[in-house]
Amino acid sequence: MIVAANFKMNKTRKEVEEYTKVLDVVNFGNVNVSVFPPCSALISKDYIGVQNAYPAKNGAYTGEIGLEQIKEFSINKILIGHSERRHILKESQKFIVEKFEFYKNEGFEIYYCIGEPLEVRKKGIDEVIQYLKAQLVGIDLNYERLIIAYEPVWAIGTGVSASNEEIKETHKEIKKLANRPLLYGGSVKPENVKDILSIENVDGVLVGSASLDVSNFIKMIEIAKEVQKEK
Ligand SMILES: O=C[C@H](O)COP(=O)(O)O
Repeated sequence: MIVAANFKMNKTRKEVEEYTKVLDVVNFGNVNVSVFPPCSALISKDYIGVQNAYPAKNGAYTGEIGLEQIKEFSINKILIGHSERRHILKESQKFIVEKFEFYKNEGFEIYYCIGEPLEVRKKGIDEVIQYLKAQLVGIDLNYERLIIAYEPVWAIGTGVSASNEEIKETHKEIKKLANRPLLYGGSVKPENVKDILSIENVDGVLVGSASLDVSNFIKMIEIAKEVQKEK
């Protein structure tokens, strides 16, 4: 079971340090925990990853960080393909694949995000799967350190997660495309995490807003520990 926190563009270095101080005394048990702070607040810890990075060791890429900056913190996990980078920052599938290949070749654990917008969801599951398939083009689905996160765009940050039925049906189809650990993301919170984690083919959650409060995040880890025992 995986429980991951994506802070997005939230928290200062001081706040991340305070957060991890609290998190460090928690027994994660059999839960695999990851935390993705902004790049200005990276720290050297096993569970810390980067939200984004340029596919190069270093170079003339203004505003970016690359392998050299990440390695300074001994970090070896990365989020790639998040919908906010696809839609707001206009990252193409081609560029996403470049990042994937580069960090795969460096042996990183890759949290690879896919998810459809509302207009696609409204057309039904077949359209959703076609859309998600296109987001997997060029990705080595046999990479052993690949974790996929299904995050419907319309459920991200809205407070309304996909229904349990929608998650169940979509995860079943994604698993047919890629037999990798599969997380759900989109308005996950302590109140709904037990139900979501209990769904077949859900191997964990990627949490945004509700992870910003460390006590909420710890609650979700504790719930995941319980669900893991029952599953
Ligand atoms: O990476 C996390 C997702 O975008 C989910 O964000 P959210 O939990 O705020 O909906």
